[in-house]
Amino acid sequence: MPDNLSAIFDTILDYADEEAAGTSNGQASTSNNRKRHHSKKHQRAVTLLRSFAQLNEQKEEISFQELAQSFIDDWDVSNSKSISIQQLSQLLNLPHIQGVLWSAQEISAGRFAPQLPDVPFEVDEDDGVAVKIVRIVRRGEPLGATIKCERGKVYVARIMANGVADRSGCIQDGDRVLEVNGVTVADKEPREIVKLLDNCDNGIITFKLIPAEVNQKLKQKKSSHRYVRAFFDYDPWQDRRHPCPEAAISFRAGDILEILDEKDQYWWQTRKIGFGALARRKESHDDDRREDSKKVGLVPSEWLQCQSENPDSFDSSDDFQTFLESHRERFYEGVFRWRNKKKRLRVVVLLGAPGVGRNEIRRQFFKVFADRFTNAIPHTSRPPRPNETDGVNYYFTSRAEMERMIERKEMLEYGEFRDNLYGTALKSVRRASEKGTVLLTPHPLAIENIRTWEFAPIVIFVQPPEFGEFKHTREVYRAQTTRSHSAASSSNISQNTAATSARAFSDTEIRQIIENSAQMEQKYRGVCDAMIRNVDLDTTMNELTGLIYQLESKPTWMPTKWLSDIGE
Ligand SMILES: Nc1ncnc2c1ncn2[C@@H]1O[C@H](COP(=O)(O)OP(=O)(O)OP(=O)(O)O)[C@@H](O)[C@H]1O
Repeated sequence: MPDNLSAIFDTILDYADEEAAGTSNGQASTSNNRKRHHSKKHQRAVTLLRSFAQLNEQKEEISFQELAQSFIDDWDVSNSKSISIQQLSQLLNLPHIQGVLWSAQEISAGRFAPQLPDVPFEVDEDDGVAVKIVRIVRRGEPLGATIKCERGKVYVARIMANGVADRSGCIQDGDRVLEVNGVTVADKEPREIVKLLDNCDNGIITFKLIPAEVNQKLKQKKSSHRYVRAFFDYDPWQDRRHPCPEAAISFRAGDILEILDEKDQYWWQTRKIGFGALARRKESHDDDRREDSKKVGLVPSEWLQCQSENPDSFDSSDDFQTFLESHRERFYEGVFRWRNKKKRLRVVVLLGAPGVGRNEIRRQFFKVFADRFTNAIPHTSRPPRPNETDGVNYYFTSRAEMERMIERKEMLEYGEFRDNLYGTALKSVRRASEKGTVLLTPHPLAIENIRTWEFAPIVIFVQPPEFGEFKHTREVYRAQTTRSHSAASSSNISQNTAATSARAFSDTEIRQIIENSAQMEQKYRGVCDAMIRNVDLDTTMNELTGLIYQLESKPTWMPTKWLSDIGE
């Protein structure tokens, strides 16, 4: 890193130090009050950034871009008031600074491009045809381009965003390939050409190309950059429409995808960020997963998905456009990263197959964190029992009134049991939200009623453990609760206050729960923000508490359609 750049960082950080110590208005600071004012997170960021600024002292390889992203996230979460930190955050986000960070990382890792031999001076035999000779060095990375063969001629079909070919800036869609490493490609099969590309010496590929005529309109059309959440699973090897599965990526419902290029109506160039609301770019330090998160691949566009589902049912393209509008966000949902700066409470929703333990978890939360988590009191049309109080056990309401509420879509969910209506009203969720974090375990079909900015729900899918663990943990818990239940009974504690024994499960029931859970996960994974496996209750409680904390405080992916309501 050039000395003057590290000096700039150093100066900014010194200002940030002073601001953190409350001396930005020019007062002198003492080292003691500096220390006092420093948050741990801030100190860590400063230390790491200083180590970045002194690049020449680095022994091990560091991804500076990841580091910079983690500072930005940390500062966002801590909502730093420091102007220097805010400026630094903006600075680190600039594309050219990101470029410098990337280069610094490559250079510090000693990844220099090898010396390229001189480009040979050639005159093409085909008189009057302009050719270009392009040399590309790819170090273990795929070329990032696909080819197509048309009537014996070979063309560059697509350049993948951020791939080696794209970064070279020398090859473009539509270029006609004449030679690869001195071998003529005309009349060759695509797999023979792929072989030629693989057999390059020292990662250097030389192309002889006839440049495509540049379509100015296309060139001007900017590549998009946006994020979506997928609502379906995708395996390119099972997709017969895919022109080149090798140049694709697979994903599952609930994965966040970064769309880098959607100029092609059928295939989007996409990178996978990860699953759920907390998915983060290049988060992993595991090499394989890092590679995976870097790979750009072609996935079907929303248009292609819609068209494939209804291939013949449209007479005109206008009809199809109308259909497309009505199916918008059916396959992909636009998302953005939202920072909960105002620390607003979000409704927590536990989804899961019956028997997996959602209600037990909810009971435990109300018991252990009684001052934080609240329940939305349900409505019923049945008359109160002697020990029941209106507004405590239920809101006792007439059947006619409940029917009106259903009709006016004021219910989150409802059902009928022994000729009486039961259900949870949206206004009860609103009322409960004033007291704390509402924890709900609704039927999955009710999710769409609550998936709005007003409730900004955190949806967590509760998975069962595998068969053996399910059986063991449930038996242990049942034995425990049975013991405390009989102890309470024999010491004359009323049956109402005594713990009730947990239920027993047969092997068939356990298998059924595991199977139902897999089916339900498949169907609703797309709307889930996170997953948790309910093995033993203590671990589940600990993990879930941590997960909810993260989902409330860290930046999370939210539907862009909520943006208009946010107004923050
Ligand atoms: N982690 C766990 N370890 C041991 N037992 C558990 C655990 N989670 C739940 N249980 C027990 O499993 C049984 C079923 O749990 P629970 O009633 O909460 O399931 P549910 O998912 O709410 O299903 P349903 O909708 O059928 O009530 C209960 O007896 C509960 O005590």
